[in-house]
Amino acid sequence: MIPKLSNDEYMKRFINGNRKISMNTEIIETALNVIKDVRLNGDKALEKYAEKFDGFIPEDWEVSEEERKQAWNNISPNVIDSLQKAAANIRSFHRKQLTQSRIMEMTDDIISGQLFRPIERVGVYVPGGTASYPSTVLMNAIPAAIAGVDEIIMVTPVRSEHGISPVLLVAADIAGVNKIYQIGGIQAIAALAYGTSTIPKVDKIVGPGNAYVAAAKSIVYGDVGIDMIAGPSEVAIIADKNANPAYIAADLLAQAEHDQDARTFLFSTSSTLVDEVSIEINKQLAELPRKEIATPSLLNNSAAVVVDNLYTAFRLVNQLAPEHLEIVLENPLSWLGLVKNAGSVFLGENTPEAVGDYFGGPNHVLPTSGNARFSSGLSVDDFIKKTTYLYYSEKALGNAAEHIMTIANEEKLTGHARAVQIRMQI
Ligand SMILES: NC(=O)c1ccc[n+]([C@@H]2O[C@H](COP(=O)([O-])OP(=O)(O)OC[C@H]3O[C@@H](n4cnc5c(N)ncnc54)[C@H](O)[C@@H]3O)[C@@H](O)[C@H]2O)c1
Ligand SMILES: N[C@H](CO)Cc1c[nH]c[nH+]1
Ligand SMILES: [Zn+2]
Repeated sequence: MIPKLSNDEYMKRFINGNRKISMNTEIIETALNVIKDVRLNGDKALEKYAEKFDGFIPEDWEVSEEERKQAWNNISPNVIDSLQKAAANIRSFHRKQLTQSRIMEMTDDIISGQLFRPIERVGVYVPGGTASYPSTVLMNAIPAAIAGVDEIIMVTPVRSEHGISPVLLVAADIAGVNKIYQIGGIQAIAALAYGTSTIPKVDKIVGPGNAYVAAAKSIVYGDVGIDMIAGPSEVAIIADKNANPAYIAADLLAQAEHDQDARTFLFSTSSTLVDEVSIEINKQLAELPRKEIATPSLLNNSAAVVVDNLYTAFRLVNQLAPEHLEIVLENPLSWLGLVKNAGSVFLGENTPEAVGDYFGGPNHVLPTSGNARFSSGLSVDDFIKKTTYLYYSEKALGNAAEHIMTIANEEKLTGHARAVQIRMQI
């Protein structure tokens, strides 16, 4: 089931081709029009597009306190318990990312440093078109809360009077979300970026979404901050002949069920393992309720590559820069040093990616489409601004004046030179 490709075929299809996140011109045009309309017509436009794209206009955009409270009675205590345990792990992992403002230099004449301040208001997009993701609420809002963001605003689409699923509302409470609005897609991103009468404008928008959401985020970027442009999910697995084919098949299928464009890769030194994994995939696929999503994903966007040795496997993975990498080898930690480009790494046969998706602590909002070559997964840092500061005494300025004026004059910015000279009376 998983296409077995040669090294060259794999390179041609997945590395040398255009890997840019696919937002076709039609999607970008739709996004531009909707954003323009929301900027001009605010809530009226929100109604129009909620009706058009989701087939439902809620009575109130904001979820009431009462509804949020009631949600706790509408889900099972087991679910609450699991969410709280997951949240505790995510909190503990992210708390350790917090860093303090710092002083770089402190003498009688010069003081310099960096002031760390949380972003004041953040919008969290929680996807809701095809599935509901309480885990994504935790992954986005917990780091924001730890960073000290004053106000966390969550948006997610609704399609009926049943409103937002109670499990999302409870996850939002656990994670520290302040306000929740029942709106999704391009219109939600526009509302967060520019504000409407009911939805407050935020300073940064984070969270994954489909191609419409990704297009909208890329358009509003600059007027508002964004975390990243997320493409379809990906997993790459490096395994040798000792790996359990049933586990590998299950992990590939887990990622393939996300969406028809999800990409899954297996790199192995064992051709036998690759064949066994394919047999297992067919077996397990038959039992998978979401096979209509996983099948096209596996057929069109997956590859199994048999490599001569594990070093080649790591080289290919580093070129791919996958969102997730599973290292299913003995002593997996000893191979970690070979990883250059990957969003998040899962070590050993008992750490399927699902542990990280839900529970382990690291974030599951990660760079896709090769972006792990230059960017990282969501973290507390995404919610913190770092302002530099500098103090010079008269003596310090005197010592530096000549150099500053020399460079300013080289740039023909004589005003800059004068700003120093006037203080020196040179
Ligand atoms: N990277 C992660 O951490 C992560 C986590 C969860 C989900 N995901 C991914 O996020 C994506 C979620 O996508 P989704 O569709 O389920 O939810 P979504 O909320 O991103 O998108 C649904 C919205 O898209 C808009 N839309 C749909 N068709 C449209 C059209 N023709 N024109 C204009 N707007 C339209 C609608 O407003 C709808 O509410 C999936 O690809 C999933 O794999 C990623
Ligand atoms: N694997 C997804 C990120 O690519 C995150 C997720 C949410 N729920 C399950 N999985
Ligand atoms: Zn997942």
